Order: sequence, then C-alpha cells, then structure tokens
Amino acid sequence: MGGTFDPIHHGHLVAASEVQVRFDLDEVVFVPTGQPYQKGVVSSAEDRYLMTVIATASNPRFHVSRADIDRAGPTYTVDTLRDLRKVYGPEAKLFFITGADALARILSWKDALEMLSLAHFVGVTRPGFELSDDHLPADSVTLVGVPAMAISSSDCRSRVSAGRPVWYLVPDGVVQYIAKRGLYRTD
Ligand SMILES: Nc1ncnc2c1ncn2[C@@H]1O[C@H](COP(=O)(O)OP(=O)(O)OP(=O)(O)O)[C@@H](O)[C@H]1O
Ligand SMILES: O=C(O)c1ccc[n+]([C@@H]2O[C@H](COP(=O)([O-])O)[C@@H](O)[C@H]2O)c1
Repeated sequence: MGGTFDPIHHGHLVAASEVQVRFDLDEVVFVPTGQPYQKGVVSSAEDRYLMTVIATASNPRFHVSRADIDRAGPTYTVDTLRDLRKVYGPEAKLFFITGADALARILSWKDALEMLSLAHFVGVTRPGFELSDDHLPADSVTLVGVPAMAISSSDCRSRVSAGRPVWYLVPDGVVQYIAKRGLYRTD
C-alpha cells in the first residue's frame, strides 16, 4: 500500500487489514512516498516513515518499506513495483492497494498501463468517493468494500493545526509522535 501517510490514520490501517484478510496476503507492505509530486508540501520523509513504523508495529503481517524514500526524484508507482519485485523475487504475487480517490486518477500516473501490468491493483471504498474501474483495463483491478472510515490525513493535519484532538483517528503512538515533533502546528 503506497501513501504519503502525513500522517498515517485508521482509514489506511483498516483498508490494509481488510485486504490482507480478503486475499490471504502473507504481508502488507506500507510504502511511504519519497517525493509525492502530485501533492503540496508534506512533512519530512523520515517523520512520515517513522509514523508508519509506529502505526504498523503491532501487526505481524504489516511491514514498512523505504523503497520510495530512498529512491531519488519524484515517486512513481511504476518504480515502486519494480523495486518491490527485486526484493520479493519473480514468484511473488504483488498487489497494490489504493483508495477510491486515487484509483479514479490512476491513468494520470507515470506509465500507467505498464504499471497496471506489474501488480494486481485493489481499489477500496472510501467515504465521499465513487469506487469504479470502468476506466481501467479488464481484470487489472479488484474492487473491495472496507468499513467506512471518514478520515483523511489533511483533516488530521487541520485538526492538529487548530488545536483539536486526533485521538482515535490515528494510533495513539502517532498522536504522541505528532506532539513530540510538533508536526502540523502553525503557532
Ligand atoms: N479513509 C480512507 N479509506 C480508504 N482508503 C483511504 C483512506 N484514506 C486514504 N486512503 C487511501 O490510502 C492511500 C494513501 O492515502 P494518503 O496517504 O494520501 O492519505 P489521505 O488521507 O488521502 O491524505 P490527504 O488528505 O493528505 O490527501 C490512497 O490510496 C488513499 O486513497
Ligand atoms: O506513479 C505515479 O505517477 C503516481 C502519482 C500519484 C500517486 N501515486 C502513488 O499513489 C499512492 C498514494 O499517493 P498519495 O499522493 O495519494 O498519497 C502513493 O504510493 C503514490 O506514490 C503514484
């Protein structure tokens, strides 16, 4: 599952858990972006990486990859999938989890058609977005319903900035990491 994870929240974690069980995946690899060229300013890669490690540490099937953070330049999923293929070998079956909002824009991603051939894509429901694969090649994507979590990283950032709580929207350790590092504060 790729994401900017600024910060990682329970919407990401519930989606990953549902897909892991549905496809009986050996592991879910969370891949924080290095330079998410379609987003605005984001927190440092190391802060986003560490929040992702903290959030996933208690699940033995969840892992975090530095592939996108350690590769220079803008983050393209076609490169992520090539790097993960090298790590996991030719026999591994790769899935890439995306929310409905990301899936809707996926044809704008670099080398989209080649990218879609490098893994099986899993599109998950997300409140406020329509989940559809009408625009995508047949059999490249499976759509999966996950429990509705109306949580976004941008809302979490706004809440912290306004002094409002993010308890229970993000894991407790991530709440504490945000406070310790003073992330998202404007004062
Ligand atoms: N609440 C959610 N339910 C399902 N999928 C989600 C949810 N939030 C994010 N995703 C998916 O997780 C992936 C990574 O998302 P990302 O890290 O950009 O978080 P975000 O909440 O969308 O961030 P922002 O609000 O900053 O745009 C994307 O594929 C996105 O669609
Ligand atoms: O490959 C691309 O061109 C591309 C463009 C936008 C987003 N992505 C990937 O989609 C995932 C979610 O991205 P984001 O920006 O919504 O956090 C993450 O893994 C990004 O690298 C990939």
